Amino acid sequence: MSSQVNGRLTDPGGTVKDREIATEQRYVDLAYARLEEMRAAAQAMIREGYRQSLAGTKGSLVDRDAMVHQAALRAQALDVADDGLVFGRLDLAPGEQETGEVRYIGRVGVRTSEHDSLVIDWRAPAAEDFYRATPEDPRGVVRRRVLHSRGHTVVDLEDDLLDPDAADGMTVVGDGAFLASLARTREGAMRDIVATIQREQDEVIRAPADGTVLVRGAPGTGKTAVALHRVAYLLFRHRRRFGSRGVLVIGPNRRFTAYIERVLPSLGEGSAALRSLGDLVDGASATVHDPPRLARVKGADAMATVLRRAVTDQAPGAPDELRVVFKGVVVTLDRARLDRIRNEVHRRSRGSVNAARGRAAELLLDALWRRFTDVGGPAAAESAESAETALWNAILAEDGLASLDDDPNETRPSNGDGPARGNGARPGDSKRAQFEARVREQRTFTDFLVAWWPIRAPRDVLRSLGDPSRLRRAAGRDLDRADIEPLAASWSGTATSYQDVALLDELDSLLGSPPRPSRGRAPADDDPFVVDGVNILTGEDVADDTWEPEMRELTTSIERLERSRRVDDGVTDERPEYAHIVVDEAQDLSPMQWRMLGRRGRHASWTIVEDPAQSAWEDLGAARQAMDAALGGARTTGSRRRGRKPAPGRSGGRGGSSPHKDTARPRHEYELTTNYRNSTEIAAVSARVLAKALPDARPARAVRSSGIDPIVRVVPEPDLATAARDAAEELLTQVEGTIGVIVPMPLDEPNAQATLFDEPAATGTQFWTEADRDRIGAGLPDRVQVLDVLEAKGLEFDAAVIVAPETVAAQSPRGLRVLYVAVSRATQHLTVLTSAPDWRTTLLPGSPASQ
Ligand SMILES: Nc1ncnc2c1ncn2[C@@H]1O[C@H](COP(=O)(O)OP(=O)(O)OP(=O)(O)O)[C@@H](O)[C@H]1O
Repeated sequence: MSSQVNGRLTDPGGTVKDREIATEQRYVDLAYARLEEMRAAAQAMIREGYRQSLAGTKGSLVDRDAMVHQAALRAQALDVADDGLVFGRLDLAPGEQETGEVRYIGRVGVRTSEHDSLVIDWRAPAAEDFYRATPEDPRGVVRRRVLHSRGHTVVDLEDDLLDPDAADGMTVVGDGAFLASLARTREGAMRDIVATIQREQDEVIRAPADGTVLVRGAPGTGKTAVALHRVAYLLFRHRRRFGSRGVLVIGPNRRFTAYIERVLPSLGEGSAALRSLGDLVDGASATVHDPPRLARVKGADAMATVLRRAVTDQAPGAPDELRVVFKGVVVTLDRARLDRIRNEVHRRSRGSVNAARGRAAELLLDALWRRFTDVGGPAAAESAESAETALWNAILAEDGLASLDDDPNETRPSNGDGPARGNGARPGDSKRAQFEARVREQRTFTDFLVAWWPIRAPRDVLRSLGDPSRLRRAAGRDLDRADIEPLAASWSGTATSYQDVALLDELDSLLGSPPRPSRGRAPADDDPFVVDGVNILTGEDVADDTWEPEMRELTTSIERLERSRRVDDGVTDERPEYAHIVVDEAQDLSPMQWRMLGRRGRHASWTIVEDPAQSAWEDLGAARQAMDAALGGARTTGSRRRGRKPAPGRSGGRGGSSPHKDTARPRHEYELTTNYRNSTEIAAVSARVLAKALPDARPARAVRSSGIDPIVRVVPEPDLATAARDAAEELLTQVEGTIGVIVPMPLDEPNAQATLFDEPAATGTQFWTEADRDRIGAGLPDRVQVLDVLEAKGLEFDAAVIVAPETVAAQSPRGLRVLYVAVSRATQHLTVLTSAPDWRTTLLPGSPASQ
């Protein structure tokens, strides 16, 4: 092991802090040297794995794969730890021992070659005290030290003296580096907070792995950061369980997932799936947000009933009549009969609609046979047959040949009850079996079946609801008549909204996969449902070896279309299920979105992160019920009150929660109370918006003053976009990091007002279009982002410009809460541009209404 010291030299005359930094640097160098050896060992193990594969036996290949996989994971984790490997030190009280233990905490665990601990992984139990110890409850810790590093170099230190009585000559240094770090420049991507996780946050991160952890907190309290660190913790402590079955992290939109995507890799965890609500369903990608009213209608759970009706309605383009000919007798099923059969198929097959095509074929054959017997078909067929036989016998007799034999199996038809299944004729129903066998073979029948009971893709069904009359049928009494036209219009276009994605998933679960071929199915030659090498019940290619490729061209075009559509639509037969699901910004999920998530976590444990005060969703009660259903009926089992003391009679102890004994799936609730994002000056403005939106809600406590006062400018309405651009340009000279210009939701349609507002808005009726947005941002550097209020969820910027708060507030019944989200995005500078002078006094009381 190398013991070379690379750190900065200590000036004997330097400050106490310099000397302390130099001491820590020596230790950090030691840890890096050992890390280097561990990385070399991991690389050697990867090479060894490949070497073993040369042995070539099956067993060795399996061993190699396992070895290479493990070694690669290890190497990856060690690589990630290279930046800021050691960030903490704990000095424990001496206790029984003569000298107190010293523990170093870091991104990964590092041991000497003799297995002595050099650095403890931050997720290990021995690191818990680093985050939990406080002066009131020091947990044996005398001094906690945070090391701030740049690369391998320690640049600063900060100490907390937790137990002064035990300090006994210990040096304590620090000048608020933690608070200073909160004011750091934001570069557009969230960073990990592993060195500065606070106690209340740590309790969430290390909360029990089972059931549900529900985290609430105001903007900037670290909910997202905490949820992501919890994923890293769960994967570290329960690797087998969560690593193999997977962890899903869900964010509100694509901008947000891009913003947080670096946090887990920086913690050495690249295995969690990170998706936005618009990208969760394979093959369906959201491009737009619905206006609030449409979003509310699409997201309500009544939509599940509407979609169920939609998939049981006749498919678009389905034929209205089935005609087959058997022994000269024409048998017809008209629209009314076909409708009854369709309803009966849906009634009997409670599972997937696509898989019911086989049953549809059975019931059609059954109905045809009944029609055949009703119209005297058997007798007519018999006489047609005997006339034909007589004709042939006459011809044969003329040639001196023997007459045709009667079919020895043929008997008179049974009473015709019950459908005949399969081709095997039983005595007593051979007439019927013969009828069915012949009809099945007819192209008119199979083509009808394919068109009448098509294998449908979710997107086709949704698009079909772009027809208002079809939507009206599906709606029954579950939709307001006034919503039919706007809904149909939204589905007749090509855009997919965030709410539509959940509807596509719902449809996918209703439609399901086509029927699967049975293992013992008849060879393709004998199967009447194999048409041109394709099983029309399954869509499966069942050509045998003798099948010539060019013969595929004979497959009906409908079949080819159906099969290709299923692939193009990209909806996979297998919906992935996860062992743990993290839902961020959960307050905005609609019931339909909860149903979509529930299907992916039927056996999962959950971390739910939310702030009801930021909710744009109106019917939180319905969303709660849908959430409970998705979580598998878990009920609240523990609770954490604001502040430090647990409520009397509640379990949970100090700052924590514990599961209720009665329920199978416990829920642990936590509340985060400190705002790490906003300066106190900005937090005061957001608190005023919160008071307007929810008079009873309490804002989080901001801890850092910037000395920079927020600005509210009153601007004539037509000049708002220009003023926004001017403000952004001004801020470019004041901050080094990101600037967010947050505008109202765009409305491109001239009549969008009608779909947007439940009631005429009192103020702020300005339309914001994509063109306005483009105008503000044109030519500005990338660190300026122009985005609408919904896109801004979860993000943060060094400076934010809020445009037209009056319009944001009026755009939906939850507009004030949406505005609350917008004004709590900035860390340093906040500029608000309004054309309504009273908003100036609302946001900055004491200031004149206009300037
Ligand atoms: N313990 C901490 N140490 C340093 N920074 C922290 C800490 N906790 C949170 N932060 C920082 O505070 C900011 C806000 O965190 P985060 O986005 O997780 O808050 P949030 O509660 O999810 O906010 P919102 O509700 O607005 O989405 C982030 O920059 C995060 O890195």
